Amino acid sequence: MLKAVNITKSYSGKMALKDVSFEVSKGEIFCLLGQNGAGKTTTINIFLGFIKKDGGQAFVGDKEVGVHDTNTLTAYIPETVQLYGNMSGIENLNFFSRLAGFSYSTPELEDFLSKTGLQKDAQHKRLSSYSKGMRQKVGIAVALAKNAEVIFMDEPTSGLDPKAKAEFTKTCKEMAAMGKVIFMATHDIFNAVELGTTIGIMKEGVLAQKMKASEINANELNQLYLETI
Ligand SMILES: Nc1ncnc2c1ncn2[C@@H]1O[C@H](COP(=O)(O)OP(=O)(O)OP(=O)(O)O)[C@@H](O)[C@H]1O
Repeated sequence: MLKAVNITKSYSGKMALKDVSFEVSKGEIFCLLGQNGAGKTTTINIFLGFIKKDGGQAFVGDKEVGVHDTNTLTAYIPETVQLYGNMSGIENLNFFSRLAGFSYSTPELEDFLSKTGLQKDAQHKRLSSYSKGMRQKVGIAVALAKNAEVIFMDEPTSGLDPKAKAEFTKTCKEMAAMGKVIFMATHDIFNAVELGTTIGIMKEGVLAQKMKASEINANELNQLYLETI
């Protein structure tokens, strides 16, 4: 579903990605670890068509992604989800669904939000009263309402309390069970083991390690991470 083939990218002569290749299948959750500046966000930005790569290929499904391409198969959930504070969760979801060309009834919109674990009584409250985790749930609901097949996330668990993190993990696993691909950049080693199906470690633009999450525990991953970076 997601394929990187020898992707390279440099900024002002400095290499940010060097021959990055990987594949992610339907139902997989790929967690990409790496120090600040390792190239995680650059990888995501190339798949989203936000920036131009220097070489290699990025595929979403059968389609090769070029710069400024809008891909209806993908959704992006940034670290801080940007929504309208003076509108409710339902109104935000309705607005962004319509922007993407989808029109839903109120019960359908409520259903998307409920799937993410957002409580019924919160769904009609203003976004300005939402916590970070609740905003993230609306972002995930937008991805579901858009019918995105691949969901990219940047640092999705940063700043979430343990309960919100557990709810996020549950929602991601449910989305993967629906056949979605989740690709996330994260610093959260423990969450990567718990949530991921595949884990990658990036170092200075190189995908230095890639393993199945089932083959490693959190302590081993922590050790491997420290040895790799
Ligand atoms: N717009 C830009 N202009 C110049 N250099 C950039 C730009 N964006 C990223 N870089 C550089 O590219 C490299 C990779 O950055 P990237 O943001 O992809 O790392 P990251 O792994 O996502 O880091 P973090 O964990 O801090 O988000 C870094 O050296 C960074 O300084």
